[in-house]
Amino acid sequence: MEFAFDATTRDLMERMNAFMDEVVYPAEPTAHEQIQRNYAEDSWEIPPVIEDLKAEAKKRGLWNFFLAGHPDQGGLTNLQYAPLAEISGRSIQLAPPAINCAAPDTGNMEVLSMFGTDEQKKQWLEPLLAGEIRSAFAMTEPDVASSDATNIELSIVRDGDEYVINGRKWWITGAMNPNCKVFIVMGKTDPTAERHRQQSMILVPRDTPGLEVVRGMHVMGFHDRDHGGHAELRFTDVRVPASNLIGNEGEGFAVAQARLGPGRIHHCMRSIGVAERAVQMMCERASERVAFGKPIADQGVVRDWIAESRVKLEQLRLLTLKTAWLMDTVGNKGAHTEIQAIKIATPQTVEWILDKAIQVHGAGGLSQDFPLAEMFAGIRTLRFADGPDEVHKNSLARAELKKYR
Ligand SMILES: Cc1cc2nc3c(=O)[nH]c(=O)nc-3n(C[C@H](O)[C@H](O)[C@H](O)COP(=O)(O)OP(=O)(O)OC[C@H]3O[C@@H](n4cnc5c(N)ncnc54)[C@H](O)[C@@H]3O)c2cc1C
Repeated sequence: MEFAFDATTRDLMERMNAFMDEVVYPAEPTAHEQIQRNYAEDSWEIPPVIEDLKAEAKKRGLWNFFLAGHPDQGGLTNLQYAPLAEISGRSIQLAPPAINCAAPDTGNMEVLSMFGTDEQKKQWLEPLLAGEIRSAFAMTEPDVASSDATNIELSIVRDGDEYVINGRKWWITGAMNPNCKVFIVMGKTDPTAERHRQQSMILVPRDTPGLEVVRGMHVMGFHDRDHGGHAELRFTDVRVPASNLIGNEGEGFAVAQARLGPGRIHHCMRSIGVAERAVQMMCERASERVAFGKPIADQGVVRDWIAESRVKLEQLRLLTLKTAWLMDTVGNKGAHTEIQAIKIATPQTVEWILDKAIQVHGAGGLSQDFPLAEMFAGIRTLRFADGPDEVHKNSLARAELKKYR
């Protein structure tokens, strides 16, 4: 294992840290105000300050790091990207979109770059890479247990030069944002085929007749209005050209698998940044306030939380770096077990750290005056997003048992 950061990474880390200090952190109060206004006015527009941050990030050459294998577009290796994604996670609402490295667009851009036709790339990938539009990925359905993607029921039926789409989706991240211009939709083209060959993926532009954005879902009371929420969608006789299919009929499951490996580790990298911010806040708050005659930081139990947080964080970071290094050296398939391990470990560890940071803040930690409660809700969702913990544990245990049977 060789995790030492190379000169390119060290240079980018320095520039990224400068961008955070000079531009991103100072923009947080404005963003908070704009997001609160969105709640009050029931608007799903992305806070305008993010456009300013994007322009500045682009100018500084901090753009599209996630696109492994495409250095011409700014893409880095997974190991190079890991510390940069972590730094962006310290301001989780602002920095990832500022550098055009936010989910779900990153996964969608990977899909288009791997499986898209020249025409699809021109129409959708180019504006996504330029940060001009955003996109969403629609797989989960309200009516079936969607952790098992073979359950998906939305139908995609060929009719001449078109496909006709009918069905429902929910939890579609980013879809409330009016600038989310295209959906990658997974459905069934052949329900009679072998279980993993029934599904296909298709591009559906937002303005297609019959596509209805029904409502935004709430996450423990938060709407995630900073990044376009999570929408319920209804498709009623939605017609798109046959050329909108991604890959061939029956390849949807394979495309979904290819999409999820990098996406899962990117969440982990950013979540480590979330946890670092929480530790910083915990230490600062504990040092500022006095209870029962001494600073809260001098209470043994608080020191225990701070020490445990540091130990857990270092363990998490090392496993993330090992996974990134494996993805770069033996490929996403070869790193499958580690991707699952880090996907399982990260949310539960970061939840633990956030819980302690909230406790140190007293009741204020649960309130809108600090970002901790919203960060907690966001991290909690990662135990479902990209598949629930239990599914990953099952699969990891299966691989482990295989060694001894
Ligand atoms: C904030 C957020 C954003 C999301 N964004 C998107 C998005 O952009 N696009 C999208 O398509 N989806 C998205 N999702 C949906 C997410 O991918 C699904 O919630 C997830 O795949 C689980 O599917 P489900 O909710 O239907 O749970 P179900 O499949 O109904 O599972 C329920 C529970 O059953 C248990 N279970 C299931 N399988 C097993 C097993 N093999 N072993 C043991 N227990 C098991 C688990 O405890 C699981 O939590 C998002 C979810 C959230 C919360």
